[in-house]
Amino acid sequence: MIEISNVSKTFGGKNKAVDNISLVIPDGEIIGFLGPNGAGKTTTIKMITGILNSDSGSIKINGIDISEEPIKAKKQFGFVPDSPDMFLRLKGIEYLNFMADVYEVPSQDRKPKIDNLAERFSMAEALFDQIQSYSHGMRQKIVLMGVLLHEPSVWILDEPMTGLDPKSSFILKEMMREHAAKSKTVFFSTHVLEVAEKICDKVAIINKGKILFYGSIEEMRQHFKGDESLENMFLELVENE
Ligand SMILES: Nc1ncnc2c1ncn2[C@@H]1O[C@H](COP(=O)(O)OP(=O)(O)OP(=O)(O)O)[C@@H](O)[C@H]1O
Repeated sequence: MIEISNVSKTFGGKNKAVDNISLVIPDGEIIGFLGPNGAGKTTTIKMITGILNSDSGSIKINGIDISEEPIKAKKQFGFVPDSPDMFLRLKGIEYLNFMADVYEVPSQDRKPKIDNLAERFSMAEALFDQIQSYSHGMRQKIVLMGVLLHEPSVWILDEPMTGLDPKSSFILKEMMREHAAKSKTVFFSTHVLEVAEKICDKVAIINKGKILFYGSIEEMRQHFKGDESLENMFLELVENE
């Protein structure tokens, strides 16, 4: 579970990127985080993951405050950032072993876990090449695999489908469903409303740093009193701001 309470972040003294938001991301559901460019999604995710400090408010992951106990809080989640361009000189397998070391995955568990993930994401052959030779989608997949290796209970994914081919995207969505079904937490940002509409139990819509809506798509339809697509409702919400 992620609990965000009255969190704000201002850049450069005047640009209020996140404006007093509160959200509870429960276990057992897939929650999508939607909003136009510059709405505050990545800033919020960076504060949840402890990359940025919030100016005010508090963020707890499985009850642990990210600013009070950062190491303990960071052990609760796996984070896939929006840019997967990291550790480019390492081979895929070296990166996975590095992640397994950092998160103390027992050595006897590593090979079966890596084999299973490599098979699911069609990455078995690429593991022995340097990450810098990978396509964007392959980089995205190796970062995802590194995160999933230690089986974090909370998944935080910033635009995870970007660059993934249809099969990998399908598998990731399937894994997100499996994870939520085990009463774990899945929170991801996306611009792809069809994906959100299909797999999210609830969506949070942010614009200009403020949460405009948080609930199920069904609740959003009741709010709009119609049978509109998520795209239409999203545009209406954001444009009427
Ligand atoms: N390091 C920074 N310094 C100054 N301003 C920033 C910084 N990071 C983000 N911002 C500003 O904060 C606001 C929110 O940006 P953020 O990256 O959180 O949006 P986003 O919803 O993730 O957008 P996108 O969908 O385009 O990725 C924007 O106005 C952005 O210019």
